[in-house]
Amino acid sequence: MIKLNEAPASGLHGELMVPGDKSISHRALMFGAIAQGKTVVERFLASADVYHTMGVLQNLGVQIEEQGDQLIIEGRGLQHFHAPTTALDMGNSGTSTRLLMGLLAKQPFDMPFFGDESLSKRPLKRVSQPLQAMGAHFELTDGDYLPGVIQANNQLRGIRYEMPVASAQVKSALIFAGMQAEGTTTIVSPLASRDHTERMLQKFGGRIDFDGDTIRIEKQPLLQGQHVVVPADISSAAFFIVAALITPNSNITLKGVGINPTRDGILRLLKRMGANIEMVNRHDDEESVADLIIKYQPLHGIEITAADIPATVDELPILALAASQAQGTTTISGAQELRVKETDRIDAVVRVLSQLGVSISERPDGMVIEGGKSLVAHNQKVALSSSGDHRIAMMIAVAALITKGSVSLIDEEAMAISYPTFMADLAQLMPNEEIK
Ligand SMILES: O=C(O)C1=C[C@@H](OP(=O)(O)O)[C@@H](O)[C@H](O)C1
Ligand SMILES: C=C(OP(=O)(O)O)C(=O)O
Repeated sequence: MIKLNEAPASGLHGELMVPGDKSISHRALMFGAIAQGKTVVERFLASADVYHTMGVLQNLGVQIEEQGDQLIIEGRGLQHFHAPTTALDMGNSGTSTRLLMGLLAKQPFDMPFFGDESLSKRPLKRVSQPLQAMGAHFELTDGDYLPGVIQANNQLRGIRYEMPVASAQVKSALIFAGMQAEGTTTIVSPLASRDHTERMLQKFGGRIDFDGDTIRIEKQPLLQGQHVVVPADISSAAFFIVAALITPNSNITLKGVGINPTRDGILRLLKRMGANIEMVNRHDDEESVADLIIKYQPLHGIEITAADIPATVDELPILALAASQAQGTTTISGAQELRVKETDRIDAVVRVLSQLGVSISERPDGMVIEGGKSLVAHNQKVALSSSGDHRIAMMIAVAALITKGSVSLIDEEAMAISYPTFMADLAQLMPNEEIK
């Protein structure tokens, strides 16, 4: 347990480059493993989730070396994995699990796989069902959950699949399988979701047609190893963006943040709430990056609907905190996917913000937040739990910057899933304050 604050913070200042993007780090490892030759991944995210993808690939015989903030991967093509020596450990990571189910859908040996308690409650049928239609075989607990087995299989065929949910994990699993399948795989999504897999496949020399919500892919020739520079993770940056917007006197610069248009929903929504976020030093490569300058600014409530969700899905907990400080009401709907993340994030956000005195109510597919009231620790003192969810843990740490009374976080270790150095980076932006 850590004590987060004594008194409200007096402002965030200075520059920070948050760690590398988690989604892109996972994908760089996977493409590096199946390409021919060496792949170097610069500024990869050294966090628990990414180490699980790395551990699984090493268990399958891929050589991966860590040198400072770089990973060096010796790729050997898709046909050269070895049967694993132990069951594949996916830890807490939905991205590792679902993407690897597609990547490993055509191997000549069985691969048992498992995850932690939270991951074992997250649905996998959304991936196994279309992959089975392509010819893959899985054994899953109750047909939907870990632990399970990715079974030996020697053929995949392309299908046309209309995804019921706009999930980048499902889409990416089908792209990885489509790369190895006979014929064309067509994937149609109800809304566009993050397209890092598509962009990285092209960088590694593959061919894919993608146009918003429809993707077409054929069997791919051998990919070639690449040098990948991972942008700073906008999902991690979001905690500092909101921290600066709600803490009076703040003025910060976040360097080199990934601003891929399928990920930058948080910026668009905060601008709709009245935020002034300046973007400078923009560079466009296969992924676009820019520096973001954020200053404290009063916000107002908005309506967030289904079309807004995919580009900001992981940022909704911290956005709910911003909404609690905005004038007026914010309504979030069409966000039922939050219920099947590391925790039920609708339930977790409503629980935590209610404990801090926010008028917030739960809906089946979102929440309604009445903004404009100060956060107050009940009886001057409150100990909050993230229920083991990294994004909820970081939201609590940001809330504590403006809470009257003392806030403790029971399970701060959850932050290591995506951002092990979060508390140290927050302290760096508050040189005059004491943060544990
Ligand atoms: O593809 C990815 O890297 C991710 C996709 C999203 O999940 P869904 O595909 O379930 O929406 C997101 O919540 C997750 O943190 C990372
Ligand atoms: C949902 C998340 O990740 P994953 O699905 O990979 O566990 C997240 O990082 O917020």
